[in-house]
Amino acid sequence: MGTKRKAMSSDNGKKMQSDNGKKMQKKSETSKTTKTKHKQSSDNNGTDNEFKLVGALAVRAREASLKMQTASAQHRNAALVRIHTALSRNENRAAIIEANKLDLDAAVQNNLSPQLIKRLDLSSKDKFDSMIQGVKDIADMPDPVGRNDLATKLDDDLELFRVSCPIGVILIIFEARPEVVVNIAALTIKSGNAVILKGGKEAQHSNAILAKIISDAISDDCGNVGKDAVLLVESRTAIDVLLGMDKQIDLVIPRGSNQLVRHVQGNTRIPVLGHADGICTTYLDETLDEEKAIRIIIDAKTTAPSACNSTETLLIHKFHLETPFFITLLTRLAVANISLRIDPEIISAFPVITATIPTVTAATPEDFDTEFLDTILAVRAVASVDDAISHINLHGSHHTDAIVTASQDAADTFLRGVDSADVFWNASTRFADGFRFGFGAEIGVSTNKTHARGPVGVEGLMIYKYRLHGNGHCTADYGEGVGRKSYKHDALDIDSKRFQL
Ligand SMILES: NC(=O)C1=CN([C@@H]2O[C@H](COP(=O)(O)OP(=O)(O)OC[C@H]3O[C@@H](n4cnc5c(N)ncnc54)[C@H](OP(=O)(O)O)[C@@H]3O)[C@@H](O)[C@H]2O)C=CC1
Ligand SMILES: N[C@@H](CCC(=O)OP(=O)(O)O)C(=O)O
Repeated sequence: MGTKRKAMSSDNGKKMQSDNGKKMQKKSETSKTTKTKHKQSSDNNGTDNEFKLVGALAVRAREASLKMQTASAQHRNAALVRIHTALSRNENRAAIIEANKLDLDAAVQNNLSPQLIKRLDLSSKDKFDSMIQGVKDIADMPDPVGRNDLATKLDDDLELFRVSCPIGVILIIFEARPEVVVNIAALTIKSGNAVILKGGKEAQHSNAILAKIISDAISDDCGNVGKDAVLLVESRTAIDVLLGMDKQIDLVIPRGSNQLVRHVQGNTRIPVLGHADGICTTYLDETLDEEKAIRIIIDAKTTAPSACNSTETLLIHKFHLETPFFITLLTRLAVANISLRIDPEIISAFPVITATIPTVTAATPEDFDTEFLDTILAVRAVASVDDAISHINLHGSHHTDAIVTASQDAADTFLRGVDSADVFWNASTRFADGFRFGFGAEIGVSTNKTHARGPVGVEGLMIYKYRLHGNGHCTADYGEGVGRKSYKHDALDIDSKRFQL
């Protein structure tokens, strides 16, 4: 790409010199992996310096997150409004588009695919406007912090509450999609978390300017929301260091390929919320509305072929193979520029397919385990909804899968049986998205089973704490075993907003 990549944006780098940061960094514990890597490169002053700077940056994020624990909703929303205003300013918009152009030019020079260039491109007014509108929408949402969802009277004057709170410092690694910087910054500020961002290298100029504008927009009138609430790193070396900082970072969210998620899981003691690949399937059941089915599969394959929620495999009930609908379906998909890779058994049983659509090729077994990230669709027939479920649970990636059927029973069986974060009935897999779910934006689509699954909005960035309010109560007063005094354990009315600031 020509431009030398740095560990973090220069603006962030300047602030790394804080003495406090250095002191705390000494105390921070690093994992074996990081120590080994550090030792290997100890003869390299540049790398050593990068290690120190990244370590100090994590400490700053921790300090910012501790302050944010007590930031009021008013101050968190004020920060979002200021960010929205800053991103809307003409001069900032121009600077972002200029930086984005550098990334786009490099992408063209490096022969990136049209899909990846589209992902990188911020120049469309609609895309830019919806990116900044998302910040305002999130500011307008109800406050997720301090919500009370359990209230029990253990005894007179002894009351227990479960209250939502931020997780702390979150490290998020994601693909070369610059608007994600803004989406994630908005969601993490709203939820009272500090975040360290690492976007794809192809978007480095766009990411750097967006992160700088966001951080600069946060000012003194944002109370306990500090500028270090949103920090950026730019290299994989920085990620290696941060994965060792389990004292400073509470959660890592790798959003990208399966290899990325596995790499992170294998190299850190920090809890990982994996947002991995999407080998998504759409299953066309025996009874269905044919036109709906065709529209859904074309939408699921062509609206954003490289997106994780795009359909990769089409399963079709074998009943359809001998009907005119099958050829109509395949023809419409081919006309929509979808390359069809069909199970060789179907091709040899129905030579009319290749006679009608010469571009069809025979699928290999691997095609049914592949995320094409392109306008390619693997097609296979199944004998029943149960067979479809078995295929998906074996070959899918537990992201998003859909059934198209007119049968409520078949839909219920599918929606219960498929072990994925999102299971849809008569709808495109592309609906798997935080914005479309009404979360304002998304961190990504979690393929983890704990603690958050599917599109992650602010709710997925919260944990809870138990608050116990007593009046000099001691456990000894209640005794142990036979004869102990029993607790009341009476449910109290839940006032969900009781602890909000
Ligand atoms: N579930 C979800 O929410 C989403 C999933 N995806 C999935 O992401 C994939 C496409 O994105 P793509 O950019 O190709 O994904 P990659 O996994 O190649 O890259 C994503 C990010 O991870 C970084 N990365 C990759 N490997 C490592 C490593 N070993 N150490 C440190 N950092 C690493 C990249 O850094 P670098 O820039 O240095 O390469 C980049 O920042 C698809 O599989 C898609 O389904 C995409 C969006 C959302
Ligand atoms: N969830 C969003 C974005 C999907 C996504 O992240 O796609 P990509 O970066 O192309 O893998 C959507 O449905 O548009």
